[in-house]
Order: sequence, then C-alpha cells, then structure tokens
Amino acid sequence: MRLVLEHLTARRGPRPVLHDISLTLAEGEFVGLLGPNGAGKTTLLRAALGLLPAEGHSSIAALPPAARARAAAFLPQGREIAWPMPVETLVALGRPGRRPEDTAAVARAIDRLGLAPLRPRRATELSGGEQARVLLARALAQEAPLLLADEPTAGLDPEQQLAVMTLFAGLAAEGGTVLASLHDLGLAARHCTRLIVLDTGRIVADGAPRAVLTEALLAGTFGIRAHLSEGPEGLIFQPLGRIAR
Ligand SMILES: Nc1ncnc2c1ncn2[C@@H]1O[C@H](COP(=O)(O)OP(=O)(O)OP(=O)(O)O)[C@@H](O)[C@H]1O
Repeated sequence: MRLVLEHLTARRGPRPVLHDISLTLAEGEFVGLLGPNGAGKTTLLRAALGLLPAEGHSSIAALPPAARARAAAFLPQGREIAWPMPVETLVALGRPGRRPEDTAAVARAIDRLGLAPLRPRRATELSGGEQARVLLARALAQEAPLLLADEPTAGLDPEQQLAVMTLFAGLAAEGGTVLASLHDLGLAARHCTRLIVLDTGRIVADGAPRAVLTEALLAGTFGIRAHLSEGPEGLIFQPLGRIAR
C-alpha cells in the first residue's frame, strides 16, 4: 500500500518542527528515515499515522480508525514493557481475534523474530533488546501492508540488527512498504532501497543510498566524514571522524 504525505506540517509545543513534508512511498520500498537527533523523524512518523495533529494530508491519517489499524503497523520508540504477561500473549495483542488466521499470524511473527525460546517467559522479565523484539513481533503480527518503525534496531545486538534489517527488506520484497527511522547509516546504506534525510524538520535528501550519502550531506547534516565503497554485499559505509561545525 502506498503512503502519501502532502504538505505535512506539525508542531511540538508551540514550535513547528516538521515543515511542509511531501512524499510518496510505493509498495516494495524499504525506506530509511535518517537525520540527526531532533531532526523530526519521530514527529514525521507519528504525524503520518495521525497520532499527532498536523496540517496537510497523510493517506493513513485520513482513514477511519479501523481501516487505519488494518493499513499500518507502528513500532514506537519507547521499548519498555510494563505488562507482566507471557511473550506470546503480548505479541497476540497486535492481532486480537481467535480465527485460525489470527493465531497463524501471531505464530509467524514469533517465528520471524526468533522468539520461540522466549514464548512462555514473562515479558517484563526479559532484557531490553529482547523486549524490543517482542514489541516488534507485536507490530508484525498485524501483517499490515505498511510498517512504520521508530528506531527498530536500537538496543539490539549486531546479529539481531541484521536480522531486523533483512526481515524489513524481505517484507518490502514481498510487496510491503516499510518506513524506518534509523541512526546506523551503515545498516541503512546496505539494506534500504531508498533513504530520506531530515534536517531541522525538512527533507534535505531523498533517493537511492549511494546518491543520498554524499560527502557534502554527511558533513553538512551529520557533521561527519565517512568512507563509502561498493562491496560484494552492497554499499559499505564507514564513519571516519567528526567535522568541526
Ligand atoms: N513533547 C515535545 N514537546 C516539545 N518539543 C518536542 C516534543 N517532542 C519533540 N520535541 C521537539 O521536536 C523536534 C523533533 O523531535 P523528534 O522527536 O521528532 O526528533 P527525532 O528526529 O525523532 O530525534 P531523535 O533522533 O533524537 O529521536 C525536536 O526539536 C524536539 O526537541
């Protein structure tokens, strides 16, 4: 399912922090939403979902609530689980219902995140990274055509980070649309089909990873120098140092 944003502008408190964002994400795209701390990534995701008031148009926010829940799954930034329930019960919150297809979707999500060994454990008694994977499984259990994820790799070990990026690329390859905010430019460069970079609430770059991650953008927006090369596994991004600004 496509996601269309037109002239989206949002405020946090009295200040506009997202300015006139227009973009279209198509089926099959895995889009990395990049930008320094405070650039507006979370605000964009939440405004697109209708979770924050915004001016302009979002094709998801415009849907009635039930259709919105079917269209888009969301992994928010906060990862701490407060409910002392078994992992399986928590994942099933993403897919309420007792039809066989609901049970199968929950089982698929648990399997995709490698959570089978943790299934009977109490979610509050898991490590931070394990809790993050449980919450991602809850979002995946929805099996919505659009997935918006706020820093889905934060707090995960290297293997799990790669697992999540590979999983998202697979969802896009199956025709889904994935938009994920990411701070790891290396993971984004290697796995995303497209990168959108925000800086102080505005889109400053949008395109294929190789075209977006230029020396000038890395210096101007992120304040870093980096080495980019094409390896057999795809684009390799290696940060080299900070640039005094
Ligand atoms: N509840 C709030 N009240 C007032 N300002 C806020 C609030 N939440 C965020 N902001 C401000 O809005 C701007 C955008 O914040 P946002 O959380 O969207 O950035 P982000 O790109 O997701 O950052 P990060 O990478 O640090 O998670 C920042 O300047 C931030 O200080």
